[in-house]
Amino acid sequence: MDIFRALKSYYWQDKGFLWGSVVGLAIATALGLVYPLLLRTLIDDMIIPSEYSGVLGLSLAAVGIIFVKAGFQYVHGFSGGRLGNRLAYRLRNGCYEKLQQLSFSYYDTARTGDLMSRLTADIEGIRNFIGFGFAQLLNTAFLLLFGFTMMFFIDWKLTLMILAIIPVLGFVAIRFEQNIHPVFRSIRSAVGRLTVRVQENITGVRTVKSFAREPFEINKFVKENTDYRDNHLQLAGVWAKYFPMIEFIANLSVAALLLVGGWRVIDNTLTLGDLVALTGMLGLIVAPLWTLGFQINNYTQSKASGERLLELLNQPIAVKNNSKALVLDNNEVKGHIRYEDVSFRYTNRDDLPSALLGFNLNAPAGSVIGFLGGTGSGKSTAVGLLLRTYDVGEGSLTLDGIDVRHIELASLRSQTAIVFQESFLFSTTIKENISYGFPNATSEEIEEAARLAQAEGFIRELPLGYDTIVGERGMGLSGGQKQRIAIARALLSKPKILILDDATSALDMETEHEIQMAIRQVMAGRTVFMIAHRISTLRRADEIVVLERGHTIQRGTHDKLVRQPGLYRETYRIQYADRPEELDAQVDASTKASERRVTG
Ligand SMILES: Nc1ncnc2c1ncn2[C@@H]1O[C@H](COP(=O)(O)OP(=O)(O)OP(=O)(O)O)[C@@H](O)[C@H]1O
Repeated sequence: MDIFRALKSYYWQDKGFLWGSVVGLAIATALGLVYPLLLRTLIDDMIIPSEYSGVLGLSLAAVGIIFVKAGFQYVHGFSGGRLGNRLAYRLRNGCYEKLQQLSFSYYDTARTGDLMSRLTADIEGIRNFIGFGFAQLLNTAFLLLFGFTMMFFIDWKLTLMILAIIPVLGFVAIRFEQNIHPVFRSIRSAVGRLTVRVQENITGVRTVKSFAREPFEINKFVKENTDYRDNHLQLAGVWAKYFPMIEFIANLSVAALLLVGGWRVIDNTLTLGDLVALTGMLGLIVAPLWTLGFQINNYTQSKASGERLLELLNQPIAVKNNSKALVLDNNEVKGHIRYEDVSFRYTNRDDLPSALLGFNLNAPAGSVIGFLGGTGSGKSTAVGLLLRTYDVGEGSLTLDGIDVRHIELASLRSQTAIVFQESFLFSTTIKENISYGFPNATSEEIEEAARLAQAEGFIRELPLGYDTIVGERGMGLSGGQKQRIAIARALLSKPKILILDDATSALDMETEHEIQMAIRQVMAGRTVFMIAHRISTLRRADEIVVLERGHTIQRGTHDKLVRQPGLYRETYRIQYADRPEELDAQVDASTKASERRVTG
């Protein structure tokens, strides 16, 4: 019940419906128990003494009870439906909001399929239980309470005899619950894994097909599917054991009542009407006991679902606003960025050394900073810290002298725009994709951004132009076209700080050059961080930082770095090997002379 207490904030505001559902069902149940009493009156007071004058009144009373009972059943159904659906609605919103708040670090290990199944199947489990299952469990409890009380007043000795069986039933039910709960938990996570398989396979279908790994993928799926099937077989095994047991015990009580009760009727210590009423009531009580298994099943299933939802809802948020977070004034932000002795290690990768070590950088407002380095050298980590994708471990990182950890997240991120190497497009129009970060942009502004990102030409050629739907359910675009839309998206908001994380890698040199020119124009006086593997992308930067395994190994302008032996010049030589005249013009003669002295 702790799980449902923890979820109280999602349904307690509808406690009126909760009570409506519970009270409606309690009254309908109690009214149902009146039938055997009417039958007793019919037999003992009318049929046996042949007094038929009251039969009409009795029949009318029975019809009246049917109507009232139906009314209360309606109240139960209506309230339960409202309660369950409102709860599911709030839970879905709550989980989705939580997913928006969770930091980048959560998504490093989260699996899409698993999250999807939490937001669908698990919420459905909770909706069923809180809306109906809970009231049905209570119904069983009411039936036991009201039924045995009435039976007690008819004949307490027979009632006590039957009551002795109830603890046995209770014991079996509790054992069942204990056995079935872990099975349900593994079924839930097996569903999650199965969904992950399907989702990953569909997302990565191109890779799967191009490597002809379909059989491997099928094997992986079959393994998960087998696991899922085995879990269900285990479930069926528990059911198969439990059902006959509970039915046997329940029928035993009816048989005992008929045997001892029948004996007493023959003995004249019990009226026939009493025996019929007792049997009728016991039948009413035993019927839901047979479904107690289903009800407990429903309860455990929703408990397992509740656990998974609470795990998501209670997930700590790694990067969040502190209590005195500063909201930046748009007009005041200059874009001066300073890293001082910044070190950072990914907490989920303790096996790796720090991704960034003692990193220093002073980027005055309006400067263009380039980053070069091998894969995994820490470039993305360095720029990501600025957006607070993660918070810096040691050292400080400031924007206009303010530690970024003290700046409100949304306010900080609204000053920056980032273009990743992998551009993500939403399943909507090109227009909406470009204006994603700036929804109020006019068509002219959107088109201007597209022009600057060199995207205008190919967009115009599409059948519906800016209204063409792209993304998962839309037109396929090339990698370079997607990158240009992502660049347009970033340029549209005219951010104070622009981060290009290998954002032009899919473009040809000429297009890249034109985009660079446009960026210079839009970003004049604004700060630009540019990660690239091409020297041509970086050469005009005010400062270029060369990273290796998290360490800064070189820094300076292009002109300075091509004169120094090191990774930058090596990269330059490799990339310009087919244009030696350019290489020679760049590399200072004196450096060459000194090198000759050293080597020669
Ligand atoms: N989200 C993450 N969780 C754990 N480790 C990470 C994560 N992102 C990066 N790393 C690790 O941190 C180190 C630096 O990675 P980073 O992405 O900053 O390198 P990079 O220079 O940008 O590489 P690339 O040029 O390939 O994009 C690498 O060892 C990488 O494996």
